Formats: sequence, C-alpha cells, structure tokens
Amino acid sequence: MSEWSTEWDKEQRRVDEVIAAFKKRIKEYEPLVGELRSEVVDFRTNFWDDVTVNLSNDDDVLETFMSMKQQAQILSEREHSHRHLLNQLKRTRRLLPSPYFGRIDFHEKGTPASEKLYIGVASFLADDGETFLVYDWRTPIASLYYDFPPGHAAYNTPGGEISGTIELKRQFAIRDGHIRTMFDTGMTIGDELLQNVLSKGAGSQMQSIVATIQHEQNQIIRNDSSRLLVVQGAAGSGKTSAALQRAAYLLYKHRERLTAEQMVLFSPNPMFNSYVATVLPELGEDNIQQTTFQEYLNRRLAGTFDVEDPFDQMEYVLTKQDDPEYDAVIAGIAFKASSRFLHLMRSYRDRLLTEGMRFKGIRFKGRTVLSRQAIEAQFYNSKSAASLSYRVDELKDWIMQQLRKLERAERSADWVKEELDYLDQEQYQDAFNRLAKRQQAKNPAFDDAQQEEELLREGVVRTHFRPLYRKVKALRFVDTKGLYRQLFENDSLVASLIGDSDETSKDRVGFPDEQQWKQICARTVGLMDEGKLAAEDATPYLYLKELIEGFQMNGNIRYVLMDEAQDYSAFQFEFVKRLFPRARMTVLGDFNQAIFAQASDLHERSGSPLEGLYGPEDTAWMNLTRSYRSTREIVDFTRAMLADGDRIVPFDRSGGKPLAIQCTGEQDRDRRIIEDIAALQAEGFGSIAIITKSQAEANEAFERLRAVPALGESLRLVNKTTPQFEHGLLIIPAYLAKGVEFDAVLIYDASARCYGRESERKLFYTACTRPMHRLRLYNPIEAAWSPFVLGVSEELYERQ
Ligand SMILES: Nc1ncnc2c1ncn2[C@@H]1O[C@H](COP(=O)(O)OP(=O)(O)OP(=O)(O)O)[C@@H](O)[C@H]1O
Repeated sequence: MSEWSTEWDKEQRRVDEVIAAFKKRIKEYEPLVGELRSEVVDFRTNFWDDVTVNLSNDDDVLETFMSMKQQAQILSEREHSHRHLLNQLKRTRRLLPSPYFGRIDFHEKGTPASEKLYIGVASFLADDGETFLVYDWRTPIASLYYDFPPGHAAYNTPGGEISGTIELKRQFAIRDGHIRTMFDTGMTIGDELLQNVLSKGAGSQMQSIVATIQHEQNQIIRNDSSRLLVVQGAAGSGKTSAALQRAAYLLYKHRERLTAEQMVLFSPNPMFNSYVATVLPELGEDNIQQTTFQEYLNRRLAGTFDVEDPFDQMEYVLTKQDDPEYDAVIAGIAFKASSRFLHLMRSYRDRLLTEGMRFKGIRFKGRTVLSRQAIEAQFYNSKSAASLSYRVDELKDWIMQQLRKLERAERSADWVKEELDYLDQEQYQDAFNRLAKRQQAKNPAFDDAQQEEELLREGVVRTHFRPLYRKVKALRFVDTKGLYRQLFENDSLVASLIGDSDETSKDRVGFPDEQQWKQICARTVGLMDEGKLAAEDATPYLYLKELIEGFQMNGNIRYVLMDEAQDYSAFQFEFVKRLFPRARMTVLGDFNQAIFAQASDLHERSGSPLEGLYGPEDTAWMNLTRSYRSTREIVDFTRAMLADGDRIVPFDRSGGKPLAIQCTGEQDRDRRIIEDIAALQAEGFGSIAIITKSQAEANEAFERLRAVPALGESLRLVNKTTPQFEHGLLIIPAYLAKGVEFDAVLIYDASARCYGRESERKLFYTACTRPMHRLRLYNPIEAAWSPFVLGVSEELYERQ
C-alpha cells in the first residue's frame, strides 16, 4: 500500500469517527429538543396557573406584575434553550454528509507541537467540550486556510496577532461520508478542487463557495473595518458569491447582536433574488432581506405617479434609436442620474429657503380657507435659520393652528345645523353618547340638556376637519410636484442654479446642450402633466421630496449589500445612505457591465460619487481580477472586447473556443441554433440560454423557435416579471441575464445591426460573459459582424 493510500485510509477513518460523534450527539439531542419543546408548549398553555392575579391595592398590583414578569422570564429562558439546542441539532445534521473540506496543521509559535485543524461549514466540539473536531470556516483561525500557503502564517484574534507555521494543507471533497477527492496543496487554495467545482454544470440556484474561497475574496468577506467597502470585480470574479459569504461571515462574527433581518441585499431584479436565495440557508444562516431599488421606489411613489419601469426604459433605449427625440432622452437619463444634478438639487433646496417654494392652498367645503399666498407669506416671513425641512415642519404647525381656529369658528355655520337635522336617531344617539362620555370624564358635573347641541356641532365639524388635519400632517400642502416641475418649466431657473454652490461649477460642462435641454424639459413636464414620471426622474423626485420633508429612515438595518452596483446612479447611492443611517455598506460591481443609461462612473476611484459618500478615510476599495465562471477561452475572447481587458486573469479551465457562426439568413440561423442546442444537450449541458439584446427581440425569437417541435415545451421565455430563475432552455434579454450564469450561451444576433453602437459594447460584453462552458454567436446577416466581434483577434475564436 502506498504512503498516500495509507494516508487516505487514515483520513477516511477520521471522517468515520467524526460522523459517529455527530450521530451520537444527534441521538442525545433529539429527545432533549423534544422535551424542551413540550415544556415550552406546556408552559405557554399553563402560563397563568402560576401567576397570582390580585389587583386590590397598589402592593398587590406590584406583586402581580412581578409574578407575571418572573413567569415570562422563565418562558423566555426555556424558549431560548430550545432554540439553541434545535440550532445545534440542525447544524450537526447538516454536517453529516460532508463534515469538512479542509485541514491545516498549524504550529503556533512558542508552542511545543502543531495542531491539526479541520475546517467545515460549522464548528463541532468533542464531548470534552474543548477539542474542536471541526472548526467553522468563519472562526479567526480558519482564515489561515484561505490566506496562506504552507509556510509562515498569521491570523488576527481579538487578543492580537498569532503567528506560526502551516506544516500541511489538505483539501477534501467528502460526499455522503466518503472522501471522493483529497490532495495536499502548496498553494493558498489548490486549483484542483476549484477545477472540480467549476467544471460542473450551472444550476438554477447559486452555490456556496466556502470550500474554495480565494485569498482576495477572503479579504472582502472578512473586511469589517470601513463604513463603505467598494468592490470592483471582473465578470465572474465572485462578487455575488463574496457578498453572500460575507453576509454569513458577519452574521457569525456579530452573532450576539446582529440578526439576518438587520441586513439587506439590493439586487437587480426579483429573478436574481430567487437565484441567490439558497446560499445562506445552505450555510446554516437565515436569509437576509432582499429587495430591488425599484420595489422601494414603487412603494414610496405609489398613488403619486404612474412611474415608468426601468426595464421599459431599457427597452426604449435599446429599440427606439429612430425616435427623433432619442438623443435628448439619453442625454436626459444620464444627466438626471449624475452627481451634477444631485448637487444642483441641493442648490435648489438652498435657494428655496429664500424664494421659489410652492404651496397648495387649503380648501374646505369648496372654499379656500388658507390661500397659497398666505401660506407662502408665512413661510417667508419666518426669520428662522433652520433647514428647509425644519421650516416646513414649523409651517405645518402654524397651518394646524389656523385650522383649529377655523374649526372653532365653523361650529356656528349653517351647514352644521343642516347636517345635525339630517342625523338619524341612531347616529344621533351614538354621537351623543360618545361625546357625553368624553365630556363627563373631563367634567363630572356635565349637564346634558344644556350643552347637547354645542357638543354635537363640535363633533360634526371635527369629523369634517379630520381628513384635512391628516393631509396637513402628511405635508400635502407642499406642492412637491410643482417644485420638481418648476425645474423644467423654463431654462432660467436651472441656469441660475448652476454655479450656486462650490459643488456645481459655473459652466455647463456635463450639461445637455441647449436644444436637448429644451426637449428634456418638454418631455418631463409633458409626462408629469399626464400623471406619469419617467424612470430617470423617480429618484431625483423622491430626493427633492425628502430634502423638503425630511428623510425617511430605517435605523434597524446595520449592513447593506448592493450587488450589480454599476447600474445605480449617484442619486441612488445617496438615497440608500440616507435611508439606512446606521448601516455599513458593501457595494459590488463591474464598470464594464454598466448597461443602464443612468449608470455613473462609480468605480473610477477619483471623482467617484462613492468616495464622497462617507469620505475617503471611511471607504475601502478592493479589486477582483480573476474570473472563475467561464473557461479560459471564453474569458480570453470577452476580455479582448475591453480597453483594460488584460487586467482580467482567466482561471485556467479549458473548453472549446467561442464559435462565431455565419448564417445565410434568419431561417438558417434558427436551423443552426436548433442543431446546436441538440448537440450541447447531448454533451450534457442542461442549462442553455439564448440571449437577445432586448425583450422585443426575445419575444420574436420565442415565437420563431417555439414552433419547432424539437424544442417544443422545453423552451421558456424570460421577462421582467419572471419570478424564478429556472434551469433548462431559456430565451432571455441580456439585461435580465446580468448576474446569472448558464452552461452554454447562444447570442441570437451578433450582427452589427444588433450590436453596432459603441454604447452597446457593455451589454454585448455582459451577454458574452454569462456562460460557464460554451459560447456561440450567430450572425443572420451576411458579412456584417458586430464590431465588438471583429475587434477580437481571430485566434481567440473559431468561425463557421
Ligand atoms: N472561490 C470560488 N470557488 C468556487 N467557485 C467560485 C469561486 N468564486 C467564484 N466562483 C464561481 O464563479 C461563478 C461566478 O461567480 P459570481 O456570480 O459570484 O461572480 P460575479 O463577479 O458576481 O459575476 P458577474 O459580475 O459576471 O455577475 C459562480 O459560479 C461562482 O460559484
């Protein structure tokens, strides 16, 4: 028997022993958990039996209160013990099939011998309560495994740095209790295991990567020192993976005070949410909150406007190049997302302190009781130096005062008497009883007959004023729509705001040209008058509203993770910061995949709006340059489309070169696609996506291809409302495929007609970076390949 197979046997014996220890523990825990559960249920059912309720005098009340409190405390302790033990049981069960994935032999400086450490998804202590049979991958000592090859190594603990030597580093793939692969590595994480993992098929759900986290990814996962962490990473470099393992890491590190509900992940669309939803549960953690920015906007603006969906905006951008207004629309989208516009909006707020506020008069029963002018005069009469939102709040109090006076005066109005006469007996009695009760509580000598009418008048008037008070409290007297519209009503306001502050320079650099600005203004005002708001206006509008009314905040959230961050505007980052004032933020993106027209240059560090968000000293920047998703051939091809592509390093996994297929027309293209799908499926690729540029093109492709019996039912069309990411054969527009991956990708139309403009380069790049194993591009138009394909050296792909 070779030395290696003896070693293998030894390791397998250890696996068996550890699994036996798990099973023993599970056997011990199961009845205990059951007992604790029944105790908790019993305790809840009989809660009151042991509480002496006596409310006769103050002492008895106090005693009753104390006895209830004690009882509640006992219940809470039992519940806690039950939860704790149940979690341990679940964790142990989860470890059973694959107890660990790594081993290091670490010789700590100053100690006599080295220790063998086995790393898995959760810690497990032997019966002695001291010996770790498995270390959780998130423990400080486990970082050795990810950060160092054999040799000198160190890790940080709350008590300081501990250094020593890694004498051995071993990786395992254990399935169902059997070691399937095992090897020693001289690297940080051996590529062999990574090869194994990456050569598998793409699933409909993302997998955790804890067994093969790379050193740079580990830095991102464990960074907990800066308020804002910005990660720029190449396509497929593991940004989403790092974000999710980071969430798991933080939940572990701060387990005494952080819960999953205090973390939120912003993702690009609901389908992406479903794609990543299993990673945290797989790691034994509850899922953190997941949302999209659009969901938030829709919630906030519901009932105010019909807000354009950003995916509809995207369709316009991709398909309506012939529209005469197209260039102006694009310029408007970019400008309204820019830091320039953000600063201009702040200048606008400052200007409003002295002029320009717009209010709505307050009307009651068809007449104006407080005119727009009166409200405005009161606002500008104030000499307060407070902020705009504070002054609006003061104004609200003043309006409430005026309305209360008015309410009192209104009691003697004729309409009140009329209304009283129409009260039926039941309503009358009811109103009277309620009022009398209230009055008697205030004045026990209340004499009904005498004040009856007065009281009823008061009640009737109050009923009519109540909705008015509600509106005033909700600041509906501020004409926010008018204030936003005002910015686009004539050129002079914006022109005069340029240069109002240091932040907005005095020239019009970065500003749409005059003709375009006129078109932007006309479009914005036109839509608003129809009760609509373009997607690009939604965040600036809400931002202005909050500048005026004060920001709504969620102080409960402690960590915000924003994935695919390249497509957020300066406004949106600012917004998220304001919305979660107590949170730390992790922003992950790839500027080469910035596909929405609103995207700003966020990852160029100098001048990036991100740098200003919390200040440079509270912002850490990290880069991920190694790309894991796709084969070397695909990465070589896709990175050649980028100016800085040579910074991207492919992981060395081989597959076929991308294939560019020249077809004689659309029918020929469809025929080739059908043949290729069959061949790819025969090769064992289960997840295949036909990626189109737009939804319109996806719909068209679906109509053409579903008629083919060979594809039949298996072909599915994805659109913005598709809730779940499913495994199989899909047709999907490129912008919905961002963030997800497939075994094979077929680019439905890679002609210059489809991807001809420079502005479409990033979308094309995003589409071509989705496959793990195979990339095929089809050109249905003779000799008119997209310039992005033609720009790639011919050795990097094959032509047919
Ligand atoms: N350390 C790793 N070990 C194993 N697999 C990894 C590792 N890092 C990344 N991967 C795999 O690479 C693929 C891409 O990862 P991920 O989606 O997180 O990248 P991304 O940077 O968010 O990509 P993109 O920006 O293109 O959407 C996934 O299949 C992921 O599981």
